[in-house]
Formats: sequence, structure tokens, C-alpha cells
Amino acid sequence: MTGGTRWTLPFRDQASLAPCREGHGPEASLPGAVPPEAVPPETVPLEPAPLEMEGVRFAYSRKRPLFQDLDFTLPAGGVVGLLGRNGAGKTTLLKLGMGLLFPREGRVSLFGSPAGRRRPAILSRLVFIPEQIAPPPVTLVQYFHLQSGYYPAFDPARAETWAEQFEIPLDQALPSLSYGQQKKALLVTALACGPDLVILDEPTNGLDIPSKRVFRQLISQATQEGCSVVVSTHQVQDVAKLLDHVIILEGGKVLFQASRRTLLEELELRRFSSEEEARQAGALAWEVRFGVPVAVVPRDRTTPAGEELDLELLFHAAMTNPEALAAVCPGGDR
Ligand SMILES: Nc1ncnc2c1ncn2[C@@H]1O[C@H](COP(=O)(O)OP(=O)(O)OP(=O)(O)O)[C@@H](O)[C@H]1O
Repeated sequence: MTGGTRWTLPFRDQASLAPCREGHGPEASLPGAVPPEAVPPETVPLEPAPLEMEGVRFAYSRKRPLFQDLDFTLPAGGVVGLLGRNGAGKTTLLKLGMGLLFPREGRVSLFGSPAGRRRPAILSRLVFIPEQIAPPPVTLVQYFHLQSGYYPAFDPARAETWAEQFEIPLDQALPSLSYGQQKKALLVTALACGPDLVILDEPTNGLDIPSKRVFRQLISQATQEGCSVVVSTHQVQDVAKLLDHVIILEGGKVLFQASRRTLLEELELRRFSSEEEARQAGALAWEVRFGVPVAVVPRDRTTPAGEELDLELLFHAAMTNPEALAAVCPGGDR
């Protein structure tokens, strides 16, 4: 190999995050339990995807449709990073998913139920924190109390512990807190609701460095408890270590998607002595860092995996070289 140092992707192990499903968890091996292989596959109840869209057409104005025929499935469990350029439609997609906007055509479902119906039983399973927030004029403790009315699983003790970890005052009116404190207040409240699905739009905007760490710990804990999380963000470095799946939206469609495992298996980041050398190694995207060309390349399986791949270069590869990227990550786990 002529290239220099190599990186592996910074993701966690997907398998450790998969929630146990009926018939496949530890209970399946208890005395008297039916062994999984004895259960005909058609009788195993399958939980519908947390969020699913099929053939969605949506436009804010007749002249410029945003989504023409969008198919989108949010994988259950773990953290999904939803990436896309400014105006690609990430926020719109999330609002469609929550039934806050309605498609002109197509189907949008939340846990198998039409999103537009906004059934209370479904809404009590999800929380959403938008990028622009406007908390009500109450203290955090009062806000906990308000939310517990909508979310039967709300856990006030956890909420208070997490508020302490984030150093948010419990007795100050939410609108008088700083923007970062407000975001953290909404986050701890959301996670204490015991949701099955957490939808976050630019969650780390306004968070200081220690808070970003606490944020990652809380999200990680939620996914270990079986929660599905979708994070729409441009701050990819803040969430890179959390992501189990990446979805890139472009031109009104899912341009690319892959699990961390696929990315780990198929791609790596390498330093080269020249851009020409990077090109010859099949670079899908590259940039010069501290004077050294760094490129995303198909993984060379004859050598040990090296350092981490950053999502900015992966995004760049998807934007500039989508066909070559799709050829390396076939099907993109779609
Ligand atoms: N209420 C609205 N009325 C008309 N057009 C809108 C409205 N909201 C969004 N748009 C347009 O829809 C497109 C997608 O917007 P959206 O906010 O979903 O993108 P985004 O991917 O979240 O962008 P960003 O990364 O900048 O937050 C943009 O062109 C935007 O101008």
C-alpha cells in the first residue's frame, strides 16, 4: 500500500443497540418458553417502523415541489443522522413525519398509524425538539408537571437528575434561561417522557462543550433502552460518534443511506502524498488538511483498518460522487 495512515469509522456496535423483540429476547430461553425456531415466522409480531413514508409528494408552492416521490424508512433502534444541504427538506420531512404537515400524495406512518391522524396513543410515544424553540413561561419543574399529563411514562426523578447533570436551574422561568439552557431543559424533559421515538432538529446548537458530552451520554442511554432517535444536523462532528445509521437527503429524495456497519466494512479514510495518488486509489472525496491530502476510499481489506472517517467527507462523497459511493456501499442498506 502506498497511501499513508488509515482510519476506521467512529460508530458504536449496532448489535448491542438492537431492542429485544418478542420471541428473540432472553425470555425465549426460559424453561417452558417456546424456542424461537418453533414459532412459524408469520406469527412473530413485527413492530412497524417508527416512521415510514412511501411515494410522498409535497410542495409548499405549486411551482416548486420539494418531494416528488419520496420513500423513507427510519430504521428502528439506535441513532439515525439525517443530513442534507440547507433547504434539502430535512425539517419538512420531520414535520411530515409527525403529521404537522400533510403530503399531497403518498403515505406517512408513525408506528404503522397514519401520521396525519395524530392519535394521542401514538403521539405519547414520541417527542420532538425543533431547531427554533419557544418554551412556555413556566419553571422547569412546572414544565415537567405539564408534560407528565401528556406522557404517562414521564419519570420526574430522572428528569431532575439529568437537569442537575446539565446544570439547569429548576426554579427559573424557562424563557429567562439562555438559549443553550432552554435547549437542554427541553431535552431532559423529552427524554424523561420515556419515548420510543425522539426527533431532534439541530440539537447541539447552543450547547457548550461539556453539555455536548452529556447530550451524547443521554442519547446513548435512551437508545440502549430501545428508543429510536433521529437527529437532523449540520453539526456532524457533535454526533458522529453516536450515529448508527446515516441518511442523506438531496433533490427531494434519499440520495444515500447506510448503516455504520456497512460504512465500516466498505470505506476508510486515508492520507496520501498527493491528490493524484488519492485519485488513483479510487478516492470518492478528498480535501487537503494541514497540507496533506485526506480521502475517503474503498476499504483495502488486505491491510488492518485504521483511524476514523469523518462524516463531512462522506457527505461530500455523496454530493459529488453518488454513483461511485453507491457502487462501493451497494444498496446503501436501503
Ligand atoms: N413554511 C414554508 N413556506 C414556504 N416554503 C418553505 C416553508 N418552510 C420551508 N420552506 C422551503 O422548503 C425548503 C426546505 O426547507 P426545510 O426547512 O425543510 O430545509 P432544511 O433541509 O431543514 O434546511 P436547513 O438545513 O437550512 O435547516 C426550502 O427551500 C424552504 O425555503
